[in-house]
Amino acid sequence: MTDEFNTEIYYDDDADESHLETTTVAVLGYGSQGHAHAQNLDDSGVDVIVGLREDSSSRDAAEADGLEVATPVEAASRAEVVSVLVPDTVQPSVYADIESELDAGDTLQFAHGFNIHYNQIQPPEDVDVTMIAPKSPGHLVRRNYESGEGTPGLLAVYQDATGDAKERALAYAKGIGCTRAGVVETTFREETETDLFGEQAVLCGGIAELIKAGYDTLVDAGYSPEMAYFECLNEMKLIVDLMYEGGLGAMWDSVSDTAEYGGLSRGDAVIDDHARENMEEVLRQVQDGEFATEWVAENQANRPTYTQLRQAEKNHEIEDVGERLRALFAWAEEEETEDESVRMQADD
Ligand SMILES: NC(=O)C1=CN([C@@H]2O[C@H](COP(=O)(O)OP(=O)(O)OC[C@H]3O[C@@H](n4cnc5c(N)ncnc54)[C@H](OP(=O)(O)O)[C@@H]3O)[C@@H](O)[C@H]2O)C=CC1
Ligand SMILES: CC[C@](O)(C(C)=O)C(=O)O
Ligand SMILES: [Mg+2]
Ligand SMILES: [Mg+2]
Repeated sequence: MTDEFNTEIYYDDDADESHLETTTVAVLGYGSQGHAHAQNLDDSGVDVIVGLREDSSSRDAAEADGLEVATPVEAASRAEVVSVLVPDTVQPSVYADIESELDAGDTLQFAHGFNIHYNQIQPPEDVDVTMIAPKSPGHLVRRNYESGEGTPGLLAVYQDATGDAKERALAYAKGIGCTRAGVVETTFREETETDLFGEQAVLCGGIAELIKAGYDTLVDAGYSPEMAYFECLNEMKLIVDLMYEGGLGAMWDSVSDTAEYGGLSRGDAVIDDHARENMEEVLRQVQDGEFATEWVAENQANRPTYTQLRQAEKNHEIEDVGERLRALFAWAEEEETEDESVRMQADD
């Protein structure tokens, strides 16, 4: 279906599950996305085999969830669709192991385009190369499927050797529940560059820095850490929930006129022209491959900078204050069970 934006959006009725009927799907990896794709496909009646290394710490979980587990090589050799859901940085080496198991007409399936777009994986010409990228953390892909909802996703076809690549990808999207919510067609390049930009400048990097800067400003001015935590971190969720439900408008409608005037008149003093120029620079590094080159080299060097940055983030005072405050409040207990899996993933 083409919507008013002229983008293709596909729903359940546009996807035909028979394209996976006589197909085995190998899901390589059983982490955030892997466990969700494997279980959702299995519940949708697709034949699934999970590919994990011999000593994998994920093996018990996959088997406990009732799934067959084999090595990545064996799983790929038995499957017609190989879904690569190990971390982006290990995909090239896992791919090197399974490449010889890909037969003509098989599908190599991704949830993010990094390794194809930046040429870290170069598949043979006779296989389909597709992407179904849920726009959500994997644990919500599973949770939304179980609750009967779906998770929006992106579809892209990089290589269509069979002429059937898109139909198979749509069947996969239906199997994991994405067509319930809607699947938008894009390209590997667009998905990769927007995803990297979004997580760096806005969703993960941008918001974490905004929260810490707000917290530090208040604490440095003599306000209590508890007040700073509630104001700058805890309430963020409630504000973002309103945006999620009804855009910025729903948020501005719900807050007081005082907050609305203050926010509208002062927000761009924080995210000013300089911050916007910095965002453009972040995007440039994504677009010209500078970030990708740096990230590949960082991994080859055993992640020295990543380890340092992670530690510094853990050491920020807001993490300690938050841990102690969350333990004291009733809402923490209620949300704990629901969010446990998400946090466990974040801790990995
Ligand atoms: N996280 C997310 O929500 C999102 C991720 N994506 C994309 O999905 C893909 C998967 O990401 P994500 O789910 O975060 O990955 P995870 O980090 O959660 O993957 C962990 C899984 O990969 C396995 N694994 C790790 N290293 C190796 C290795 N060297 N050899 C074999 N298996 C290994 C682990 O098994 P073991 O127990 O053996 O270590 C585990 O089962 C990526 O392309 C990512 O960009 C896309 C959208 C959102
Ligand atoms: C926002 C981070 C993400 O891009 C995602 C969950 O979509 C990721 O790579 O994990
Ligand atoms: Mg993303
Ligand atoms: Mg991402």
